[in-house]
Amino acid sequence: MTDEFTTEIYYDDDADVSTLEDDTVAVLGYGSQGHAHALNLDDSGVDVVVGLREDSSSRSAAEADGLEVTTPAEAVAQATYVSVLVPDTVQPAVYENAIAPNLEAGDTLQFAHGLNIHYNQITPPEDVDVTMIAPKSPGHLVRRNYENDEGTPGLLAVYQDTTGDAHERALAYGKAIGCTRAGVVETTFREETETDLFGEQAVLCGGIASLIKTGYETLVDAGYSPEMAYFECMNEMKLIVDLMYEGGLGAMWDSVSDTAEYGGLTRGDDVVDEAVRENMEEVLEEVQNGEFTREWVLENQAGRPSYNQLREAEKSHEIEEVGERLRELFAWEEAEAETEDSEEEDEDEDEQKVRADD
Ligand SMILES: NC(=O)C1=CN([C@@H]2O[C@H](COP(=O)(O)OP(=O)(O)OC[C@H]3O[C@@H](n4cnc5c(N)ncnc54)[C@H](OP(=O)(O)O)[C@@H]3O)[C@@H](O)[C@H]2O)C=CC1
Ligand SMILES: CC[C@](O)(C(C)=O)C(=O)O
Ligand SMILES: [Mg+2]
Ligand SMILES: [Mg+2]
Repeated sequence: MTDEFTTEIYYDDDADVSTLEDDTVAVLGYGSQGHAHALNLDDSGVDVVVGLREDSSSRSAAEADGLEVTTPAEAVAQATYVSVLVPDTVQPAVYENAIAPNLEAGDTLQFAHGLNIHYNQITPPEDVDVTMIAPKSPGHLVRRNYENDEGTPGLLAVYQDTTGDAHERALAYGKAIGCTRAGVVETTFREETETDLFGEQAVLCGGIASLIKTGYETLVDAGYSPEMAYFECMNEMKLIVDLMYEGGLGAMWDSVSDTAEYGGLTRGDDVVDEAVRENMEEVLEEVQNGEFTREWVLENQAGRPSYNQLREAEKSHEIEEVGERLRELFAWEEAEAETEDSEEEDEDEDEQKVRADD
């Protein structure tokens, strides 16, 4: 265990958004990350143009948000800084068709995840900077945090620095989207890509979803009601994870009962046992040796047959149907929304009153 962090962490004082004052940033894609980066950059005073295909379903949203929208090729041609925020699977084609023909020497190619660079799906020319600012969060929170004057932790990596300014420019980008408010950790494309893929597969998305479903199924198969199983294995998960997020595992253990703490400490490792560790090691190996990425590229080339089938199976799992019905009955969610509505109405009334008084 190290008692000192070996990585550099950068904050607002280490970055200067004005580094990008002569740049136009092309944000390609207006999905989860794209909308957040584009709006945060725009609010930070950076010149932004959004690149979307002609028939894009996101076009109206970006235009309604007051942003300039053009095609990806045109956006790259206008820009000096290109932020690639279309899905990983379409990035190689967008790169070939829209980015590469319009990149100029000295431009920056910016990613939020290193997959296509690390696994050689995109090979940029030597005369551009290639950097990464990867928020460690879903895009919608990157935007929400920014609007609430809060930050989103992020990672910074420089793959190629031809201008000599790649690092400084990436930091400026990180500041403009709100990441340096929380802290930006220095890493490499390899480390970001492999840890991100492992994390989402084994723990954050795949691992947790399987843990929840298996817990739910174990209770229901033993004759307990689906409602009880849902509350116990899915709903309360958020409340427990919130405690971990705020204060680590310690905050969670402190907050739960001694009975839960003893039961968890004695039984947790029986559930996630050495066999699970070995499975995790296998998942990591497939990430490291490129097997997962090869499989994912081929799956896309074949029109995503397994992906579509697995998605449907996940959607039709009983826990989803039970959860949907139960969430509709969550009286406190409605009550919260009603309180917010009535607060807004009160504010509107107060505002109108002030205007009338004027
Ligand atoms: N989702 C997340 O929170 C995170 C994502 N990342 C990374 O960020 C990057 C973007 O991911 P994410 O935000 O999830 O992406 P999304 O799936 O949300 O991107 C959708 C956007 O891309 C556009 N798009 C899709 N296909 C094309 C195409 N062929 N040509 C042009 N535009 C296209 C869509 O427009 P249209 O309406 O035309 O389909 C839409 O605007 C990835 O590298 C991902 O790994 C990193 C951290 C977290
Ligand atoms: C955890 C999933 C993620 O890596 C993310 C939101 O960080 C992603 O690829 O969406
Ligand atoms: Mg991630
Ligand atoms: Mg990811």
